[in-house]
Amino acid sequence: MIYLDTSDPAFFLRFQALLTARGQQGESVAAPVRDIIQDVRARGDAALCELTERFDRVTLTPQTLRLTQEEISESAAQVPPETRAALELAAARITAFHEAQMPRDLDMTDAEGIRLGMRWIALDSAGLYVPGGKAAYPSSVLMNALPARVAGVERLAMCVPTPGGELNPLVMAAAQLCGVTEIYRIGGAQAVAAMAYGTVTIAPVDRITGPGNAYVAEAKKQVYGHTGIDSIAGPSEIVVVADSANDPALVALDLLAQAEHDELAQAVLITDDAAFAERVVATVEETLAILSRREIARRSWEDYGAVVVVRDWGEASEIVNALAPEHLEVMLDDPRAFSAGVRHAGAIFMGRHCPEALGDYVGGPNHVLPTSRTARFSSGLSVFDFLKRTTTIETDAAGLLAIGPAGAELARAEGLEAHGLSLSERIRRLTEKGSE
Ligand SMILES: NC(=O)c1ccc[n+]([C@@H]2O[C@H](COP(=O)([O-])OP(=O)(O)OC[C@H]3O[C@@H](n4cnc5c(N)ncnc54)[C@H](O)[C@@H]3O)[C@@H](O)[C@H]2O)c1
Ligand SMILES: N[C@H](CO)Cc1c[nH]c[nH+]1
Ligand SMILES: [Zn+2]
Repeated sequence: MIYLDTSDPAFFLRFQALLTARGQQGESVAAPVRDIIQDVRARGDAALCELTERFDRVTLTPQTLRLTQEEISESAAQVPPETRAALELAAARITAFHEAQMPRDLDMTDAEGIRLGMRWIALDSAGLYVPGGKAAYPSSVLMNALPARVAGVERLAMCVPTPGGELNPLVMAAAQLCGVTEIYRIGGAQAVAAMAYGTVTIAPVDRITGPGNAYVAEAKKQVYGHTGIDSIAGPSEIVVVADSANDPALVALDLLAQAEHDELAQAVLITDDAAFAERVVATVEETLAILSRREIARRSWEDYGAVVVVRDWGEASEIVNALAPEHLEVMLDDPRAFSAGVRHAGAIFMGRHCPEALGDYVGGPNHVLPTSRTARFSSGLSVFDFLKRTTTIETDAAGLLAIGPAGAELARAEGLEAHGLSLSERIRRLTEKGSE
């Protein structure tokens, strides 16, 4: 854990080190991920089976890569009623929030009588990555599949690793609830490669969405261009901005809730009170000892955790914007005033009673969010990731005569003769016809 104080003359340098520390994660996995993608492209299903044996300890054949409907149903049936009810509540809230996001088509006729439009069209297919290496993520099934369903995507293919061959019943129940039936028991970079390039068993998809560890995030980056992706949703992060009116134990839990995801996760506290910071750090240490995932959380906290003591909340918002965190909790009296100054964060949780974990499961907005400072230029998963736009222009002769000459002029200026003639020749014919 790194302790920073903005009044320290070396603050700027030490903060730069904090900003770049996690950037190196991607670099260290780039080469192995490239090899895995190449292998899947070259050898298809055979590579998938071998890589799954190596990384997930499951022996598969091309015939068993895809789960059967019986396997899905039998596993899902093991979910107890109270957990199913919680899943259904989460699904209803996520669906409602994403339905509210659906954009409207544009259809306008301008002053020249030219009709202009923009149509939103659902993707034909999407590949949903559901993480499953160190923990199972049924909530990520909902967060991926429900926006896709709301947007109207026809084909949903889902990949989820099943370490040791164990199916997670709640993951299966979530898939059933969302109507996802095409499920492959593969994970990591090999799953991303299979969904991007296709194999004999797995047809390629148009866009890959979903979160994952550093291998998954790097693989999505590498296949982008051939296939669409949502964003780089890698190892989890949180920044908690808290004053000393908070209970340090609750702040410590919120930090650890992200640290327990991955050794590469990052949890940062920003506060204006050094004594409060010390109490939070002490509570983090105590709480670590009793967590079941303490080894993962401890590594994350030791290697990437940070506490920043600021002189005022203006400094705090500058630091938040520089970190561009996946999640930001604002545990202050006036969280709205603080968050008005935040320009870069995947999701903001406002107030002392709004822990990030609420948004992981049942808040409604998506929990698949950009990490590693990519919130500077990208956003969390939404219906927009499953839609694309087509624009339309429709004009009659009068419209062409009104704006066409300016187009012909610009074409001439660009030296593109055929462009210019395509416009001017039509204009000439219409003008001649008009004067007859
Ligand atoms: N940003 C978000 O929106 C968001 C949401 C949920 C979860 N997450 C993150 O998802 C991640 C889940 O990670 P996970 O590991 O539990 O599951 P995962 O499914 O992302 O990764 C497991 C896969 O990683 C691959 N892998 C593991 N070690 C490897 C190695 N040495 N070489 C090559 N491939 C290897 C294997 O193929 C394995 O199947 C966590 O980092 C968590 O923080 C992020
Ligand atoms: N916090 C994760 C996003 O970084 C999402 C998640 C799923 N389950 C629990 N948490
Ligand atoms: Zn979480």
